[in-house]
Amino acid sequence: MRVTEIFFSIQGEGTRAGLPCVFVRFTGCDLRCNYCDTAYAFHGGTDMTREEILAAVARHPCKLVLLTGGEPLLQKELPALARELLDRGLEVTIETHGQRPLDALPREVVRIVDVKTPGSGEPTTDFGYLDALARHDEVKFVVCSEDDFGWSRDVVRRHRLEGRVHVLFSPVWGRVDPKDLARWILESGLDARLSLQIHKVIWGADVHGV
Ligand SMILES: C[S@@+](CC[C@H](N)C(=O)[O-])C[C@H]1O[C@@H](n2cnc3c(N)ncnc32)[C@H](O)[C@@H]1O
Ligand SMILES: Nc1nc2[nH]cc(C(=O)O)c2c(=O)[nH]1
Ligand code: SF4
Ligand SMILES: [Mg+2]
Repeated sequence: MRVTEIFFSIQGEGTRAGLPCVFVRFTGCDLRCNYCDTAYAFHGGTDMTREEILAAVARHPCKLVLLTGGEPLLQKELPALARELLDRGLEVTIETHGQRPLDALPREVVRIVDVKTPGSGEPTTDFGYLDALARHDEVKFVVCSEDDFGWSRDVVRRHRLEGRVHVLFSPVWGRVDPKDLARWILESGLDARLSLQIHKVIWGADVHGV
């Protein structure tokens, strides 16, 4: 498997924000979202076996793991690695753009799926996977503008996501003011969570490995 970095930090996003977490960041992505803060993971990386990844994760005193990237579902062995992490009693979460099949993942894996908005430049067009998500899964919209928020709000309603999965909105860092996103969420009346990248609040926006 091609790995950019494995690090121990505070989960900065989603319903587990604030919790200690081991991050495994895989290399390579088939999208190029115009806001991506992880372009350094598009290329390079190191080949690691699943055993080497399991050992690196085990070095940290933590039961929560996030598989991310780049796009982790480009890694053929991802489902097998997820199974082995689960079998070791770990809580396994994955951050994915949702534009690759999710069904090979073990059911216990918590899917944190980014629906890509028009503002990203790589908009999601196939929403079929949303119906297969479970209550513990998360659907996140990274919002580039008020128009993007309106588009996302309509996706939430059209697919009846409220109460079925965790719905999260996150501002593109430095492009959308969290105060505006807060207002849009409140005005919409949606049962949704404002998600900020708190790791950037703690360590700054351009630090890798946190
Ligand atoms: C780098 S991506 C890797 C996982 C997967 N490719 C995806 O897009 O979900 C991880 C997460 O970083 C967040 N992200 C990336 N760039 C961002 C930015 N400039 N502002 C806010 N969130 C950003 C998105 O929420 C994305 O889900
Ligand atoms: N601290 C921290 N939390 C995160 N949550 C999701 C991340 C990601 O890049 O997938 C991320 C990240 O890069 N750092
Ligand atoms: S899908 Fe994720 S890793 Fe790929 S460009 Fe978009 S935000 Fe970056
Ligand atoms: Mg990140």
